[in-house]
Amino acid sequence: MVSIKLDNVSLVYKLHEKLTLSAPDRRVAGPGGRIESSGRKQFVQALDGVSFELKAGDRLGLVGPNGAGKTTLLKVLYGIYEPSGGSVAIEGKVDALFNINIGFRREATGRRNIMLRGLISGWTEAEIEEKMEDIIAFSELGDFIDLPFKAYSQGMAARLAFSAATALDPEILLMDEWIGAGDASFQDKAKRRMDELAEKAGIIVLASHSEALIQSVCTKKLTLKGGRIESFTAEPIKRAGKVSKA
Ligand SMILES: Nc1ncnc2c1ncn2[C@@H]1O[C@H](COP(=O)(O)OP(=O)(O)OP(=O)(O)O)[C@@H](O)[C@H]1O
Repeated sequence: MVSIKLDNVSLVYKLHEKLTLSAPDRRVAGPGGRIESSGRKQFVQALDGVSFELKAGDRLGLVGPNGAGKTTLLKVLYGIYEPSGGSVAIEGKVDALFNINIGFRREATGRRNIMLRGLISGWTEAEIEEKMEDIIAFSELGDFIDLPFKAYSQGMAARLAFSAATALDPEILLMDEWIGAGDASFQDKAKRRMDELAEKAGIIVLASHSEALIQSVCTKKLTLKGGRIESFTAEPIKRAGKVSKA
């Protein structure tokens, strides 16, 4: 059964050189986590006491101001960072679309990049080959699929990344603000696919500054501020542009 459970998770970034922008006593509160120091080292407390649970079919919108900890939380869920404290328990195969350019080789064609990405996500060559034509068709990249990735626009890169990541049936899909790069027709298509994915009892976590996007894609909302949970709407939020049952 697909699930995510975080219990009192904290994440501290360690910086080895002291920041020189301002002396600690003159530092003013701004966006982001807490800056702390010890000797020559400085730390940013990016997540602090974060606990929540998600189950199959949940679509969580992750919101909060710049530096609130949204991307850090996605990276903890993806396993890029070990939490500094607390525990993370995840059941299910996770795929992520944070920065659409990450994980793509600039010199390789779109087709080759689909293969490489699939292999990194743990799929076999045969499994990827089987899905290849569907992925290409969904992306609508046409002949561009055989051109190097560096020749793609941002929106084309988003199409490739989204098509590849979702065609391989991830059970848990983590996403950042990538969707804005796709044009309106692709965004509609992408939303429909996310609905299908959630209906297959997957989990989606989408970090965004767009309230409209969160409203149309998500069923729950977690608001972070300074690395802490400000609110967690555990009851389904009202979805605008509803495509299917939550
Ligand atoms: N590699 C890093 N090293 C040190 N501090 C970092 C690093 N990455 C992020 N931070 C700090 O962690 C805090 C949370 O950053 P994060 O990128 O998770 O925020 P966010 O909510 O995604 O912000 P935004 O909306 O601006 O993308 C911020 O205070 C940021 O300065």
